[in-house]
Amino acid sequence: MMQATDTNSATSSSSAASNSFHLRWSRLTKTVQLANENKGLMRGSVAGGASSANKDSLKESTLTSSTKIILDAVSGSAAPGQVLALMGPSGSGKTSLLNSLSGRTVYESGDLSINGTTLTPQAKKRLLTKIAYVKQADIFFSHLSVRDQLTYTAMLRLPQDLPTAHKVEEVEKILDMLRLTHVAESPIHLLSGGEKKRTNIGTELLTDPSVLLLDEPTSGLDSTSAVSLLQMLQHLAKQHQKTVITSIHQPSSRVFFSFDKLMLLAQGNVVYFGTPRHSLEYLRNVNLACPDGYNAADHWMDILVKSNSASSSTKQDQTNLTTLTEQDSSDADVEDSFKPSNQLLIEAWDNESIATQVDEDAKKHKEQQAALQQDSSAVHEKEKKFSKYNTSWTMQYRILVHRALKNSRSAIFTPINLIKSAALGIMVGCLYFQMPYTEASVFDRNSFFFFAMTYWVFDAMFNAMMAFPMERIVILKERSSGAYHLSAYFMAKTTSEMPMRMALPAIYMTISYWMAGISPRVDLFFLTTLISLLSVIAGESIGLLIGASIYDMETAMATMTVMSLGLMLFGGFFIENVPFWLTWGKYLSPFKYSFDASRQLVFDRPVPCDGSGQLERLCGLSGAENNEFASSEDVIEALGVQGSVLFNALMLLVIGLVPRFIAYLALRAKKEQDR
Ligand SMILES: Nc1ncnc2c1ncn2[C@@H]1O[C@H](COP(=O)(O)OP(=O)(O)OP(=O)(O)O)[C@@H](O)[C@H]1O
Repeated sequence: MMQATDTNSATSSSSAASNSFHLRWSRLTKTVQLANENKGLMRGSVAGGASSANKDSLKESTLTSSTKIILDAVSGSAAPGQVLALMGPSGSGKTSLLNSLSGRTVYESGDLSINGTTLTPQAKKRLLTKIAYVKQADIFFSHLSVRDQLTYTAMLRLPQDLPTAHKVEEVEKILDMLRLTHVAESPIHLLSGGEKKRTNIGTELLTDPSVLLLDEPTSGLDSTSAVSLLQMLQHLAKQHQKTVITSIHQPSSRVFFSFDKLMLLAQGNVVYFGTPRHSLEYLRNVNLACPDGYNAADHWMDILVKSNSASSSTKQDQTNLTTLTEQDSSDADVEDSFKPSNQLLIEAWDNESIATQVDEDAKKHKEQQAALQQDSSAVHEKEKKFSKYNTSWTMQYRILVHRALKNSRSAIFTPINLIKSAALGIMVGCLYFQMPYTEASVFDRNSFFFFAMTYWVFDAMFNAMMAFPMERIVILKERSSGAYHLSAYFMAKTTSEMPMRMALPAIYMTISYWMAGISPRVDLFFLTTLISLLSVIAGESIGLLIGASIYDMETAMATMTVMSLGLMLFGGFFIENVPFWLTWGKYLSPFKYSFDASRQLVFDRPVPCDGSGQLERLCGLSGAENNEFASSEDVIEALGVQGSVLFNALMLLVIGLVPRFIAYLALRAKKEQDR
């Protein structure tokens, strides 16, 4: 009755030597825990008028979570040189199956093997670079051009000893093959949906994967583009012996029959696995024949999405199916006749015999592989020398610095950021315009730096926290395919963005410092600007930590607000009498260090008393008959400044590094998310 999985022994035996991967999976099962829906408002409003029995059941339902099976013992295989299409209604488990096959997500039970060898976590790590996965969402640094995106990928993921000219040639080939040459210089965010999708596919193809998994690559494409994309995939499979698995929604009849294999899913279960042509025979066997002239794919979808509620129009189908599946059971299962057609198709499919066959094929394949490998000590040597990465740490660092420079130039050095810095500088410059260096303006000078330093810490904190989640997604995706070391990325990000990040406070300080007449000393200008840069690095580091460890934007935002305001209050701003058991808090505050460092710098000489009474304790009441000057040490002490410039600058550096390192650890611990 069913189409058997075939072990193409010719392909199999050559696959050890070549890079062909025969993927097999048997009884793959994946479940998710769903939080109970009856929460919050519903619980309160219903419980108010409920009977005690109802209350009990309600209590039970609110306290338990349910388990949903999203893949139910799914078995099948995909051979090199073939395109396997996954079809099924929305929510049937196509993406979940692709996620599991990609090795990037866990499943509870079942076996996944490549060329007969079951994938252990160790082997998975090793083979991930050979399994490319094009997800539904396009994940890029969208400010980069298509050519940049492909070139950086080629540089990072093609073997380091390949000449650069060869890598560039590969990029050109991909651009040409995917018809992207005319948009090669366009930033990705300006591309059409189809062009983005092709860029995504190109990025994966560049690494010459053995298995290419694609999640609905044709969604959002017009039918001509969809057909040409699928033809390209078929060409890839046939000409380069790639194993291609793609999910697809509703292909045209021509496309449907062009697939080598078809796997149909319904509610996480397989309902058919075999050739498209044989699927029609199968449907005829179960009395659900596709009407003449009707698109077979549409027909399959029609019967798979049918549910009880829609069953009135499908009575005939159900009766037919019931006749087939329950032929001998007479009237024992009357209720089956009310089952939806997809349920009956699930039951009609002999899942276990496919699973057994897949296991047997895998075993045979493994034996063949073992025989081949016995003769080939070179293979073992190659295995031993295997590294997950194709490039060295330093090479990755250099390429990532280059990419981050290009990306941050467009992301940080935007006209709006430049205008914002200049406008703030002018505004502050006007307000504090040409302050005299006397007793009267000591507190204004103090507040000038309070504003400057707190602003740059806040700005960096929130900018990093908001911008990083997008970057985090790209990094996790690239890392999941073994593109680079996380440490290389972090070092590259920190060093490359520094000049860009420095430029903005430098613009602000240049304008406001000279307009406000802070000091005629140029070295002081550079030193205070340097402190503002260190503040930016410290703030960015805290923002990165929140962005890397909290995935939910709302929670991240709330945490950041509490944290930033807390650090500010702990820093001793606005409150003089901090309880003794909370005084340690000030040592965590980047606000305090940047403010203290800049005030140490700026009150560099005695402050002339002018009778204004601002420094009453140091100058005397009227000033005239008292001191002429207040020494800079006294002023600094009166303002409550603590620590030397060097100490405060070093502490800013520590805050710039420690949370960044924790963010690195947090990111290391995270895996690319399913959804
Ligand atoms: N992490 C998860 N938590 C809760 N439910 C999940 C999770 N992952 C998948 N599901 C559920 O599992 C089912 C299968 O989802 P999946 O994305 O695999 O379907 P699909 O066939 O790819 O759908 P579509 O064609 O709409 O993309 C859906 O009902 C989905 O809501």
